[in-house]
Order: sequence, then C-alpha cells, then structure tokens
Amino acid sequence: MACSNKPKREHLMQPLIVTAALLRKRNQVLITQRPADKPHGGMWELPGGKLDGNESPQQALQRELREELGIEVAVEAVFDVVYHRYDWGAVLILVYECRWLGGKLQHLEVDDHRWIYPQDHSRYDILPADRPLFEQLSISPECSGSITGG
Ligand SMILES: Nc1nc2c([nH]c(=O)n2[C@H]2C[C@H](O)[C@@H](COP(=O)(O)OP(=O)(O)OP(=O)(O)O)O2)c(=O)[nH]1
Repeated sequence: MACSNKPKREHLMQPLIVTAALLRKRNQVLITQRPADKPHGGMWELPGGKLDGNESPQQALQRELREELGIEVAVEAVFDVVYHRYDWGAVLILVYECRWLGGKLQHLEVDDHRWIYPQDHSRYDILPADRPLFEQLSISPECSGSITGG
C-alpha cells in the first residue's frame, strides 16, 4: 500500500496556537518589545508565546513569562481569542487575564517593556493581530470575550 509521510495540506494550514498575557496595573496593561532578531522584531505585543510539547495553554503562559520576564503569574480567565492571518500563516491567540504573583520584571527575552494606557496603543508599533484587542480595551477595559479577527 502506498504510504506518504508528507503532512496533509489541511494540517499545514492549521493556525499556530499562541498564548498571551493581559497583566494590568491600575488602568494600564503590560506590553513587551520583541527582540530585533526574532520574526516581527522590534514590534510590541502582549508577553507570551507558542505552546511547547504537551503543555496546557496555562502552563505555556507561565513558562513564557518566567523565561521572557522572570516573573511568576497566575493564569485566570480567557479575556479574548484572536484569529489573525499573517502572510506566513495564521495565529490563534489565547489571551488570558493574568495576576502577578512574584518576581522582578527583567528583560530576559524581550528588548523592552512598557505599562501603557490602552488608548495610547497607537503610539507603539503593536503586532497587527493585537490591534483590535487594544481598540476594544480602549473603549471598555473590562470587556471583550468574543473571538475577534478573521
Ligand atoms: N507572544 C505573542 N505573540 C504574538 C502576539 N500577537 C501575535 O500576532 N503574536 C505572534 C507573533 C509570533 O509570530 C507568534 C508567537 O511566537 P513567539 O515567537 O513569540 O513564540 P515563542 O516565544 O514561543 O518563540 P520561540 O522564540 O520560542 O520560537 O505569535 C502577542 O500578543 N504575543
């Protein structure tokens, strides 16, 4: 029987699953700058990253924040789910409300960080997938909850 190890086309088109943290300090949220040598280098985003191996989204987010910023967080409710197509493929971003538990923020795998008021987001070169989320946060900081993007 003919057997091919080639991934099926539909498999190649699955979005990349990414986790991202919404960390709040009073009315501000944390954004981080991607290292210059990474894809989308220099752009701003919510801290987080891709799932690794068998970990859950919550575990992935805790690991990413530890690796990138040296902080420990509790991962709470899903704030939003964002689907976005880049020219290289699509991402499905699970955005979780997170609570800072400990650690001093360091730039371990980010170039910089800022606490920003969501309404100031246009001053930063934010990843396109995240812009609708920041628009929404500017209008109603507590609410989102729908799958945005497309
Ligand atoms: N972390 C993060 N990634 C985002 C956001 N918005 C957005 O489009 N992305 C995209 C950028 C990347 O293409 C992808 C996440 O990949 P990444 O490179 O940050 O993930 P990672 O830390 O696991 O990367 P790696 O260096 O371990 O390969 O998702 C966001 O708010 N946060």
